[in-house]
Amino acid sequence: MKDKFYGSILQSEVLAKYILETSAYPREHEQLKEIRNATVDKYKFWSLMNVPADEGLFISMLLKIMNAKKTIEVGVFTGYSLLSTALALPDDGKITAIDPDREAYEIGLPFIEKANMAHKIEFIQSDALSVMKELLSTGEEGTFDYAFVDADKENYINYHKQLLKLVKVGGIIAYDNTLWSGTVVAAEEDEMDDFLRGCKGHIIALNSFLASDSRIELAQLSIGDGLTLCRRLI
Ligand SMILES: C[S@@+](CC[C@H](N)C(=O)[O-])C[C@H]1O[C@@H](n2cnc3c(N)ncnc32)[C@H](O)[C@@H]1O
Repeated sequence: MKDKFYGSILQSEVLAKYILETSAYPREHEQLKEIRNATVDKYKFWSLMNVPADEGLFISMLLKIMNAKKTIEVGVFTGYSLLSTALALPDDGKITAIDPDREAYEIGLPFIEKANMAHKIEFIQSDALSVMKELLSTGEEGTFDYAFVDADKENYINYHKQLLKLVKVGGIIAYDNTLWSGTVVAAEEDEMDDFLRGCKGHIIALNSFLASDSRIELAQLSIGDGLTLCRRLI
């Protein structure tokens, strides 16, 4: 697995490195760098789960353009996309961050605190679907500006159904990993690593589902591992 290049949909490793080293790393916030390094130290290969620095910068800019204030994050891990989001929100901004695994979040939390961003985050250690249902039952319908989904791929379509109610009309739902290391078009499953083969079908199903969903405007970006933006229309 180590010889292969994951975390970017670009099939040219040198080009992906060029983007990171030329424009993303020089602009990466100090505490995002610290989260990235701490994640590599702790999780080695699986540090690829952090969104890459160029995607983090894109998310931050998108949120500022949108004037987003209230967001929901599904799949926190060590908090790279979470801190990218927090840094882009105004001081009274709020993120509902959901992940059943608190141990990974604890790795990133000291850096989130050092960046003075912890007050914007409510971390909920739970399964996202139950939290979404709870939020809807407490009247949070149409109150979120933005949702970022980077979690269990088999539930993305279930999350979509709930998030279309939680996110306001005109708001954005972003799904990460929608090109799944390019495997969405790979025929040779035998040569694929297990973790890729396992979720390939879910990602393909999600992409087809979103493409035919008339309730959203859609843009699939080939940044990171593929990022799909859905803007709620109705
Ligand atoms: C790819 S990582 C998230 C990476 C993170 N967005 C970042 O940039 O650092 C996926 C995360 O989804 C979480 N996850 C898995 N099942 C979940 C569920 N049912 N609800 C919420 N999060 C879940 C995992 O615990 C893991 O931390």
